[in-house]
Amino acid sequence: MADIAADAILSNAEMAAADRATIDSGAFSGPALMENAGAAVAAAALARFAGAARVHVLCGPGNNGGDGYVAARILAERGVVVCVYALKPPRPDSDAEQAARRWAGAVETLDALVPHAGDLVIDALFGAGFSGGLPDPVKTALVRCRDAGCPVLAVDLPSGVNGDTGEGEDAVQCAATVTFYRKRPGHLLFPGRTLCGTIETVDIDVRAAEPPRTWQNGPALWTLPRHRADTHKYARGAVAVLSGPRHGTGAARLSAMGAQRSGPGAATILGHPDALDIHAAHITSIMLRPLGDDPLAALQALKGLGAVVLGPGLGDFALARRLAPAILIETEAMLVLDADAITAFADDPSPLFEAARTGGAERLVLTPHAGEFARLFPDIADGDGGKLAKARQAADRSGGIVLFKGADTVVAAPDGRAAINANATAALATAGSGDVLAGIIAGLAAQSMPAFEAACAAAWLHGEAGRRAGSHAIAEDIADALPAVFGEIGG
Ligand SMILES: NC(=O)C1=CN([C@@H]2O[C@H](COP(=O)(O)OP(=O)(O)OC[C@H]3O[C@@H](n4cnc5c(N)ncnc54)[C@H](OP(=O)(O)O)[C@@H]3O)[C@@H](O)[C@H]2O)[C@@H](O)CC1
Ligand SMILES: [K+]
Repeated sequence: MADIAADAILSNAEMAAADRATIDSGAFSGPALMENAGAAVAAAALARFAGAARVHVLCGPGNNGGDGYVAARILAERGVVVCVYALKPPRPDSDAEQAARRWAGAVETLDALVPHAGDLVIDALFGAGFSGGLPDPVKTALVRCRDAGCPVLAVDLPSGVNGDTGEGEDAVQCAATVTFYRKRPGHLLFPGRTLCGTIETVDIDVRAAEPPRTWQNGPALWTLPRHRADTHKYARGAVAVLSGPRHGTGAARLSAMGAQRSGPGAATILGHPDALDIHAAHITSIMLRPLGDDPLAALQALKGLGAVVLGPGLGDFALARRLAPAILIETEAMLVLDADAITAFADDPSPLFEAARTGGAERLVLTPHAGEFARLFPDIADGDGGKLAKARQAADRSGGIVLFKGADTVVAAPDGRAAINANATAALATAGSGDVLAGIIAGLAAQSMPAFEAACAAAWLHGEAGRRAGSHAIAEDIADALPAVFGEIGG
């Protein structure tokens, strides 16, 4: 796992700790950091909204408001017409209070705000310290901004968006957001990601307090498998995919296609003979094997087996319940559990989770979408904390990697590492797309890529393949786009 600080994401609390560590180190004082932050906001306003007739700066009581007072002062010094409004005065003896004192102009209440279409609004009401719901005067002011149709530039986060979860039903759609040092999960999780508009992350000389444990997913986070020129197909690892019945074979084929295109030496579909007859009519380089009376023995007979996909189109819950723990305990293969094989454990997941712990670190990858997640982890799904926290809790409980699917897929490991994927397009929301993803994870894992990295890499490659395949792609197109994506990033 690469420790690439630039891709790190900090929670609100981690960001505050980094802020404190920077101040405690003596490198920068609180007011100096606030000056840097406010200057970055003023610079973004000048660069992106140079033609604004007036700039309305809305300031909250905390340090987010402090950044607003600094930006207001700097913009006014540059000759911009600036009006400042406050929800409440800044907290006494705070850095924000100092910043407010240096603003020489008037400060009006929020109800005096009357923005026009050619104006710019700088939203410095709440940032990393926000939780709960917006006060009514703020909601009214934000509705006025929306109705005026003028662009809004958010300081750190659109006010109302929770930096840890991305939740924020009353926030206004911003044209751009200037954040400092590192993104927060709320910049990448929906609806926060959309509400932010364009995100600019500015280095304001904050220093990391602790090593990161959350990242924005991307190639800097993992290393794709490479093979020596003199390798052979079994040394490149083999993937097995369990097939569904005769009238449900497509999902397994899509998984096998995704797996094959991710670089292992071989992919085999195992199933009942009548299902294999259907597969035989569709495929060429994927191998077919009957499952027989002893499915575990059939898997163990495969040379170089590195990963198994169990679940897409499977239809047989009893088989999933029997086979998944056995794969974890009695083979060394990685198990990618998707779709029906997740649902199969809804009533009693403990045999699966116990087997994941017995079978050794990170041998299980679970790939639930929201519905499957709620079946396997109902109490976590109903709890608070947002998608990132929920994926982490599920990984901790299951002993496996949890890839919580969606437009903002989160990958979490039992040791607390997590990545948020941000390159998915609507093209991925198509039948069979998840089957391809399960196959890519298995394809990478079969080549000895550790499970967390394999899941992260697969989510990102899948997103890129969807982008490349275009807005009207079907799942086969996503699989077909993979070799070009690998080619582009040198895999
Ligand atoms: N970290 C860094 O490196 C740097 C951070 N910087 C900046 O600091 C910002 C974080 O500042 P912050 O911690 O003061 O929090 P902020 O967002 O201003 O809000 C706190 C205030 O809001 C209030 N409040 C909260 N929820 C509420 C609700 N629902 N309804 C009503 N009120 C509510 C809360 O009230 P309380 O809970 O205390 O009663 C408190 O008064 C950060 O976003 C960035 O812009 C930069 O200056 C420099 C470097
Ligand atoms: K804000």
